[in-house]
Amino acid sequence: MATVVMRLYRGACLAPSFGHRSIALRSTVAAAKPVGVSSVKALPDRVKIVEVGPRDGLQNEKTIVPAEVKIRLIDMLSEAGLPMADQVEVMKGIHRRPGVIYPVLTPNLKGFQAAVKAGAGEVAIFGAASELFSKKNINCTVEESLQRFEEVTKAAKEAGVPVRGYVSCVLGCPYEGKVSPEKVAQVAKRLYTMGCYEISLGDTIGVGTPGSMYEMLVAVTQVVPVDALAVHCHDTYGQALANILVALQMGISVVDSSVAGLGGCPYAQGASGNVATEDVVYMLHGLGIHTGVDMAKLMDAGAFICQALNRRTSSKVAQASCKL
Ligand SMILES: CC(C)(COP(=O)([O-])OP(=O)([O-])OC[C@H]1O[C@@H](n2cnc3c(N)ncnc32)[C@H](O)[C@@H]1OP(=O)([O-])[O-])[C@@H](O)C(=O)NCCC(=O)NCCSC(=O)C[C@@](C)(O)CC(=O)[O-]
Repeated sequence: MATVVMRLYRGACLAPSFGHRSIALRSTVAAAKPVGVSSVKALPDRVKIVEVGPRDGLQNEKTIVPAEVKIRLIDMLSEAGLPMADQVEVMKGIHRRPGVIYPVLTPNLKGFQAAVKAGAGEVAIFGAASELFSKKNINCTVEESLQRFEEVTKAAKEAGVPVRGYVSCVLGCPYEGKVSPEKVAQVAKRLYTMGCYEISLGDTIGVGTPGSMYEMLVAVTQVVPVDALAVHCHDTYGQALANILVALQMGISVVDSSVAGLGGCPYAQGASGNVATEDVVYMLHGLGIHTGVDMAKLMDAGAFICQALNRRTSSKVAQASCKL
């Protein structure tokens, strides 16, 4: 049931041919000497990256992206080793790879039933820690949304479908401004208690800093086990990688990101895209952290979608490899 939007910076460096990108990437990665995990305290040795490009990423795109392009993108990303966040309408076209999960966003029971009918093996419910955002995004109060999600999680449990939960605006709201860590913790706890196996904490407008990320995670980890948490950072203020690093240092080992930094939110004007998957993978591999992602294939997927959209990538790593 996800609607889809994207906001990217137009301009210069469109990706060169896939072959050049891969060669440039290899020299870039080779030049960056990994720092072993052992020399940086409290980092996980393995991180799961949840790719949200096909859903959040294409969400802000004014041009309607043809289904075959979406399907090709999802196939390229899953070939690169990335688990996916996905859309109902392309579920039937993709080549499902063993071990790759393709969850669908479902705001209510009707969305859940449609997702299951389309073959979704996993769904995601999306709430917020801000009343006004909840109203704009899903047209109900936070409490009403949680009651709807109870219906979804109950039906999902009966159908044996795993549910991922999102909390939006965890570090700030476009309508309310500051959001208290305690409110985030309350919503996250409710989602966890009703049966979500994982809660993704979204800095929807990318206003967080390492300090506010730390403060929020201190509150949330008191009520939800850290291994059931993920972070979902937008990069509006250029803080996403720093915020992710803080989350990793606090024991979180699941990170949402979007190929080429595609993304945004239709109900959060001015928010830029999600942190680019390429940049997250570059940082993690540089730290010696295992992701299971094939960087060259990921770069090819980023180049493919940027060319299809005639847009410039927001990934710093992809931009840098263009210049080489
Ligand atoms: C939640 C609703 C549907 C409520 O919308 P509503 O208008 O309050 O719904 P309603 O219950 O009053 O029903 C109105 C009509 O919609 C139908 N309807 C009702 N539900 C569905 C459904 N699931 N699928 C298809 N149709 C549906 C329903 O059947 C009815 O049809 P009618 O009887 O008039 O013909 C709407 O507000 C909505 O679609 N919201 C989703 C908006 C969205 O996709 N936002 C972006 C998601 S990304 C995000 O939130 C952030 C995230 C996850 O990326 C993380 C982060 O960065 O923070």
